[in-house]
Amino acid sequence: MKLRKVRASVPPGPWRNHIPFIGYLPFLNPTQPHKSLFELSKKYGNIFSLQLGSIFTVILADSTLIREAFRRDEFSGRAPLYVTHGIFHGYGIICTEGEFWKDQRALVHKFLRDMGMIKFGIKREAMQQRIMEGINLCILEIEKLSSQTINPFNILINTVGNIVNDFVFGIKYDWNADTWKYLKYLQEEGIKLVGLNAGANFLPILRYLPNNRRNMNFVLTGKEEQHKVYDTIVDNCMRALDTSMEYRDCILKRFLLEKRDRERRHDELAGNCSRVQLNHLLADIFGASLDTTLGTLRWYLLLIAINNEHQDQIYDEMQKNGIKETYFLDDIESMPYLRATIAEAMRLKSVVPCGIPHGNSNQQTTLGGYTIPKNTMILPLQYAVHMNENLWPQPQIYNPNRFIDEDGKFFTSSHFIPFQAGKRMCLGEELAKMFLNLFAANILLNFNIKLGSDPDKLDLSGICGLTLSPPEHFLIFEKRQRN
Ligand code: HEM
Repeated sequence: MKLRKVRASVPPGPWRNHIPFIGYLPFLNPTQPHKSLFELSKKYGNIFSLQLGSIFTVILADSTLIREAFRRDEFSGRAPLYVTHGIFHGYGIICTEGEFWKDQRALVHKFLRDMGMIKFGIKREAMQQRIMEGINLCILEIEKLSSQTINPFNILINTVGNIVNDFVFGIKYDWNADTWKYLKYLQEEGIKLVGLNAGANFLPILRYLPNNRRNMNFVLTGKEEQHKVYDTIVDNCMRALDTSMEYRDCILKRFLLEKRDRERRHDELAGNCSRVQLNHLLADIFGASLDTTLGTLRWYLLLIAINNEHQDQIYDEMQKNGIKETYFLDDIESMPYLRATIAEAMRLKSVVPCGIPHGNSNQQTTLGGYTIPKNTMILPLQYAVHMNENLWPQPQIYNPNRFIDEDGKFFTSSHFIPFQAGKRMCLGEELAKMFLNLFAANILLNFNIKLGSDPDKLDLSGICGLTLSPPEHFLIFEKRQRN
């Protein structure tokens, strides 16, 4: 009786199709769940609910609702997922909650801003320079293979990875270094296995199946191994600080200085800067930066190669502004078409099509006129927002002009939410934009990119793991003859 009463006030959904204990899980497309959820939103509206195994889930398919929810404190928690909670135990940043999360988020945000993650101003030059070091190397490596059909994955993961290594740990690896190869392997396998074990989040019984236990053990051992590598990096940085040796500005160094400062001041928050927290935080920032930025960049280069005609328009824009050796962020401000091609790639291929879920662990509340019970998982379905044909006519078509206003200026609408919105929105949004703008401008300044794969054999639905990545593909980078 009580359940029926609650059910009447929660958002509508396909409740008749639910199967006891497993709920709606078997009806979701396992390789493209965002598409199944999008279809449901057409029937049940912009806010609907499902039971996914043991987790009551509310799906938001509208940007206004997503913004409204995520602006509120009670929705700033994370979803009650076993796999992530079982791996991170409340440390790091992505899965933390409450006052601890607020403190760590504010710290990392300050570190990144002080290191140059800002929209305008002289301070951003330091960060820009670090990103450009990576891009210049990337261009040199591509140049060696220009006019050949190549899979650019290795060049991109190594360059993006090393820019991230630089601002997170203050180090860069030789591309063939064993430690770097091992860290990449742990990251890729970890992401794959967490994806494969996703079912265990919803169905407790799956946690006891031998395969899932093995995967989970691998992930946990992988985390320990990763932290061992980090221990050495952290020790080196501490030694440099103790002996006043030079150490590159990075999150790690700033965190250690903050920890010392809090301890010296007997600050009651000093305990938040523990060694175990530091390892988790470094892993979170590394993971959150690399996977999303690399995925977006790979989608961008693939889409711009398929829709090759837009490259001429970008190059015309560059010529109008004056061709330079290198384009910096100030130059890119006056390249609306280039920026529009990046935004359109992010709209068409959201790297997190289901969004990163939130949760309301503290209290029952209401949203959109419905009851949201305590411990609900809230999914901000980016795919539905970015594919809504009322907002984006012919949404499957790659059309950068959606992001150009009547005066020819670049603009984004409130329905464009690749970084989500509200209190918990992507902490590295500005940094990601710096990465993408600088990479795109300087690669397209140097090369005309063509598709090297057979377009009929490319499945552009993408591969859905923790993020949506493009299928394996090949590109041809033809060196531009400057005139
Ligand atoms: C194109 C690249 C990127 C995309 C599309 C992206 C997208 C997202 C999204 C959708 C979220 C979830 C926000 C929420 O829970 O409401 C998120 C969280 C986060 N992102 Fe990004 N991100 C990108 C790059 C970066 C970079 C470069 C950093 C580096 C600092 C970063 C750091 C984070 C962190 C730390 C969080 C967790 C925030 C929290 O839980 O408070 N991201 N990102």
